[in-house]
Amino acid sequence: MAVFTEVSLDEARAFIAPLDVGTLTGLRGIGAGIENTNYFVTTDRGEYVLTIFERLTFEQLPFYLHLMQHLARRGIPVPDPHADAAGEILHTLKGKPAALVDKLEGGHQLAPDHHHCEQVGGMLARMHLAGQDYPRHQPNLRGLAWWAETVPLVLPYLTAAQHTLISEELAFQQELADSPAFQGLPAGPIHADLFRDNVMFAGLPGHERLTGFFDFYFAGVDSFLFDIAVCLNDWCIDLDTGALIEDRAAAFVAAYERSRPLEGNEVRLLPALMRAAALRFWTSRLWDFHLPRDAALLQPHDPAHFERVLQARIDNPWHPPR
Ligand SMILES: Nc1ncnc2c1ncn2[C@@H]1O[C@H](COP(=O)(O)OP(=O)(O)O)[C@@H](O)[C@H]1O
Ligand SMILES: N[C@@H](CCOP(=O)(O)O)C(=O)O
Repeated sequence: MAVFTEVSLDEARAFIAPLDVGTLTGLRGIGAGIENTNYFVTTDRGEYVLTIFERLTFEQLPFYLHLMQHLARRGIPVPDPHADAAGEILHTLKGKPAALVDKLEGGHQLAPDHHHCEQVGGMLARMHLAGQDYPRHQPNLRGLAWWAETVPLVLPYLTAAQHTLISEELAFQQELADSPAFQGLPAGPIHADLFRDNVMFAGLPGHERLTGFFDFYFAGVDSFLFDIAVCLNDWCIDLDTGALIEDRAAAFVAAYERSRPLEGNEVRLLPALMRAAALRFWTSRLWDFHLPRDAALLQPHDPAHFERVLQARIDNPWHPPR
């Protein structure tokens, strides 16, 4: 269970007191998640999620929390952060930054079909459009600069073949990033980590409806195409092999394009961005696996999965049907 910072009932009670969410009736540590400490908080008025940020700083967090507030106000289903009487949504608990957000209804859809992929694709486009007038700016902190810093740290743990694959891919992405086509990609605030476990669905089997996107703590300003690529690499693949399930990917992109049609360069660069997205998560998983931070009980994700995904994207580039 990834509870890095233990919170007592008394500490939770004192924390929620200024937030006007009622009286505490329950507190439960959340096992999933690898970045932050999360607790479900129950009061006589409802259910909330308390997050204590273990990595992000007081300077970085306003970008994420105000983005969630901005999107929620525009009708995108994301957890809305609770403010104190002064309107502040970033709080402090045990000396660390913390927030209280609404708990989304439902659960994860870990075995998605067309129906789920279409809903995620459609909502992703609506989220990109809704974020376009968000005034704050923060780059994607897990973007190219971070990959270039982190790949050398994990190289000592890799086989010769892995060393070659990751180094060549990093060089390919650095060259791509210098190209005018890449630099002209439409950009704005993106989620950047919209995996199956960061989306909720509710409803009867076969009729589930999307109830929200959450975990915006890797969000940043980057190309919309990178966000699409991250999703395709998770929602539309066979998890055993990393192979793309093309009809599911086509359904995802078609639903996205009903709200925001892709530009020519986006269609052309999608295969390269799907490689970039695989590289990003292979690198972070290697980093978490070989250079772990303290946690009460942390289970790092399997890095080999994204090595397979990267290899599959290189071997079989995919363009959405036109
Ligand atoms: N707003 C929310 N509504 C409902 N469940 C949530 C919410 N935020 C987090 N959770 C639950 O907590 C788990 C861990 O949260 P996550 O944000 O993925 O953690 P981490 O930031 O540590 O990776 C999620 O898988 C989900 O089950
Ligand atoms: N989605 C990433 C891990 C990020 O952790 P999260 O629990 O905050 O989504 C991966 O699968 O490597």
